[in-house]
Amino acid sequence: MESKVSRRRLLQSSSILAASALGLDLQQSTAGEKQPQVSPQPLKGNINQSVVHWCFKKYWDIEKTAQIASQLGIKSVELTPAENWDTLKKYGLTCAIASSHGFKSGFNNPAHWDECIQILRKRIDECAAGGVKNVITFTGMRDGIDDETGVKNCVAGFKKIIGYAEKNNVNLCLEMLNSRDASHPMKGHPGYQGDHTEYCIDIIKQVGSDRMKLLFDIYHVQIMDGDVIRRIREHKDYIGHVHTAGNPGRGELDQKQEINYPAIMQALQEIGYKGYVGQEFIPTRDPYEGLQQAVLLCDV
Ligand SMILES: O=C(O)C(=O)CO
Repeated sequence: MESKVSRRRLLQSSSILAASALGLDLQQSTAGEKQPQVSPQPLKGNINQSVVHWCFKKYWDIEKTAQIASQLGIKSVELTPAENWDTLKKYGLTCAIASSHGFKSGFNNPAHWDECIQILRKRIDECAAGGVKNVITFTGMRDGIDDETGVKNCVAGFKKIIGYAEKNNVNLCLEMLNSRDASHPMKGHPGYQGDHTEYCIDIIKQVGSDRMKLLFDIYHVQIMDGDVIRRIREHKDYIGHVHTAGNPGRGELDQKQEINYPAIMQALQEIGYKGYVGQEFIPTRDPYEGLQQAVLLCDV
């Protein structure tokens, strides 16, 4: 993979990996993973980075995640409940995007509207009070609903709540997910209706509000649609949040996967994207090393 990340920074990250392999300058944490004792170099910070807590939860509680995030120059820990936001503030961090209803039951099915709207209203209130700008939302599973009806239902359903989001200056970010990878419950979501970028963009355009945005998950987009940089440029006005992971496998952003992250981060910068990029990969090795590697790679 061709990388625009500077040689020095790659060497820096690979020397940490090498040190880890040799057991040098690394501290064993209570969770068993290793962490460098030296603070990493400050980031350029052109890309606002965030870490998605569910991926690291099995290694680190919220306090530890916040501590590590601030050490790595990450500005947010996301998809974590409002009761954790004070902990984030202690470390000078925000929550880039709040969680809400799950991806299985969403706005494509009117039977789920009441429940989704109730959760979203609560989250919007919490976001407004806590200074959080985005809340996640989903189409839901097909469950026999054809794609055309799915769009109509989503548009009608989102229109019931978007006014409340507008009043509170909170974005609803609709996530596109891949339906191809059936190997693991969090690597892909077979049956998810919003499984193409333009399908979600169509819904967003029809809702017709500046507060209705796309959660552009690079990993999911790569699997279903590809042509990532062109899509980022095409849909620049609708991107509210971004996620990462290596493909295939939803692992680290390393040389074993196919997505050219530095070029994509450059494209985000070029379109003037000011939101956050959430690191959302499932660690397959030392979580700290993987996260640091991802952060350095995306710091263009
Ligand atoms: O990205 C995913 O796979 C999710 O389900 C939610 O962020």
